Amino acid sequence: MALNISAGDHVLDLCAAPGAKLCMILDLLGDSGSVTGVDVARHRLAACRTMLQKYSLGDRCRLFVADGVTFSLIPAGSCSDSKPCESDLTEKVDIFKEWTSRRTWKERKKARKSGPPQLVSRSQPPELIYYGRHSGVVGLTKEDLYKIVSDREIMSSGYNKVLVDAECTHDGSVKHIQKFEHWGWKTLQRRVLDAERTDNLHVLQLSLLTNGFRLLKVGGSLVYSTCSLTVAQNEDVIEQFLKENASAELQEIDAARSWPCKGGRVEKTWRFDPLTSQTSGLFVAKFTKLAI
Ligand SMILES: C[S@@+](CC[C@H](N)C(=O)[O-])C[C@H]1O[C@@H](n2cnc3c(N)ncnc32)[C@H](O)[C@@H]1O
Repeated sequence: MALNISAGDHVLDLCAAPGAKLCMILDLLGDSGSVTGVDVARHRLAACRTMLQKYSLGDRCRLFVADGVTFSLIPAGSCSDSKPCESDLTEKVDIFKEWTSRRTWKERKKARKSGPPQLVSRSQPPELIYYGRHSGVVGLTKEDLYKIVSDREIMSSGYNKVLVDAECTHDGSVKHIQKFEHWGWKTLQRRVLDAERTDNLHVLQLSLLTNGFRLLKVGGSLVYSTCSLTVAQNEDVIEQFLKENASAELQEIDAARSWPCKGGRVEKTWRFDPLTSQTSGLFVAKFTKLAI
């Protein structure tokens, strides 16, 4: 809702898995535009793919296992010279055809059981694990799809909307805490409170926000959100980001006027908490990219 999705938007969801918001965006988008979902955790993004297929929502979506800090691909087909012309299509044999799963469900289930969940490294190229028929991928060559464009070109060919629903400590997520009944309370330390992980989270959050903003076209909107209540992962991150990015401007979230939430420490940012909103804790900020 904060992103104000409109018909024809090309949307980037930089921390997409397991995909609740991605599915909602696809639903709002209807039969135009596209959604690119990126996540560093293969097993979580695979769950997102399953959901897209189960609910037949993935027609305009493509999913990449990749590090959102370095992901650099613009919407498929939006670069002026990246779409092959008709005569090219007949000659090229390595074009993407309609997506089919190369592995059976049984094989994928076996692979899931075979080892601990893997995260991709920053230097690994993005791995396309799903694309829908109208995602812009069908008909492209690998070269077209993986073409890296300059920051200048991104200004006009980047995404209209970007969501950075960043990795965080989840301390605001009451529902998440309840999951420890199932996971075992002994795992709370490792999953939520591990100092090594939490100490560096704000660096990751700022890097994800910075890269998401880089991939936004001029005039587009980016929403940064977390399910943490800490200032360090919310207001501090966006203040640092604004200091480093002169073309970023905080935007009003019109819908927030009717939301049961309260303003954050920084004007135009919003906080939800169990007392005020009777929801889990959540922080939302919206930026636009100025042409400077
Ligand atoms: C709060 S969850 C996203 C929830 C998702 N937006 C939804 O609505 O279902 C944060 C996600 O960020 C992913 N993540 C962590 N580090 C990342 C990175 N460097 N690049 C991309 N994704 C990352 C995690 O794997 C996790 O799935």
